[in-house]
Amino acid sequence: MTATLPIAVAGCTGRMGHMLIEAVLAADDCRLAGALDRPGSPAVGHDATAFLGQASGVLVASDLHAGLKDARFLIDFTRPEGTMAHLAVCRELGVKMIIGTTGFTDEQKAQIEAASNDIAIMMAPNMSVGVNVVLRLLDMAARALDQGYDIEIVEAHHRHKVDAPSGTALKMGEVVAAALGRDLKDCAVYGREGVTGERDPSTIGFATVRGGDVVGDHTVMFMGTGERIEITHKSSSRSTYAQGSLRAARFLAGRSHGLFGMDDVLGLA
Ligand SMILES: NC(=O)C1=CN([C@@H]2O[C@H](COP(=O)(O)OP(=O)(O)OC[C@H]3O[C@@H](n4cnc5c(N)ncnc54)[C@H](OP(=O)(O)O)[C@@H]3O)[C@@H](O)[C@H]2O)C=CC1
Ligand SMILES: O=C(O)C1=N[C@H](C(=O)O)C[C@H](O)C1
Repeated sequence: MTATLPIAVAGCTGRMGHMLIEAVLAADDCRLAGALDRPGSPAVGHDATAFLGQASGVLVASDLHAGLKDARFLIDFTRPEGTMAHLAVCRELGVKMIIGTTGFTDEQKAQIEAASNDIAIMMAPNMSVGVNVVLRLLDMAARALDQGYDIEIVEAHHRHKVDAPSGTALKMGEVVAAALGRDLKDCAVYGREGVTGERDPSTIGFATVRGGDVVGDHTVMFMGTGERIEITHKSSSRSTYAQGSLRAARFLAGRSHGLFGMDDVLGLA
């Protein structure tokens, strides 16, 4: 029989935090073992499942050591500064991390990689199966369409999203750039305005749309002469991210350290 996974959820009052708590409660092989929120949050000290009208006995904590004492996994969908604070304590306590937060600097990513020498970490800007399959399709498409096609990435998200372009759009850009032997840092164009001049064919353009309750739409366009290929993924529920996070926890259960991606979890690597 498989052991039950004791999972803590960071950002437990957020959009993903609520979705993750529901997913953990519904999974036979998982147990809610902690819930973290920021100091000063009105939720601190209250039952983490009060928003569902039920009691779990797990109280929302802002003290990271207290909130993680019963956990072996932390699922973190917060903000980069929150994730970095959680990372330090998880490393100290030997708690494995599933990181869904987006918007990290290169320096923060390097710190996460360094911590993975001591603890197992899965980090991905998108935990959905569909997006990770799309990343493979993009690699294939970019290699086949390496001459004569202009590449643009368009993403749309809800009005509350704070980072742009989305982590997923950036990952798509990285995959396409790598397939073409380019470095995204050298060829990305983030928005255009005024007299821009003609398009440089070596660039990969990004466009960001924000509004309403869009869960997450991403389209990569390969625009040639006489034809256009568009590869699109649309999320209609955050549950796909939560389920991907639980798959990642199961994957990390047997690993003591190392930095993994969703392609490792899904066997696509
Ligand atoms: N990898 C993936 O599959 C996905 C990634 N995401 C990413 O997850 C992150 C969260 O998204 P979402 O749930 O929509 O955001 P929300 O704003 O709804 O939730 C964020 C949560 O984190 C808390 N938080 C904010 N700052 C800190 C901090 N410094 N320390 C600790 N906790 C903090 C918030 O608390 P408070 O409300 O008090 O500010 C809130 O509980 C984003 O980066 C988003 O891009 C989202 C969906 C899928
Ligand atoms: O903030 C969101 O909502 C999402 N963020 C992730 C990203 O930045 O790519 C994943 C998903 O698109 C939803």
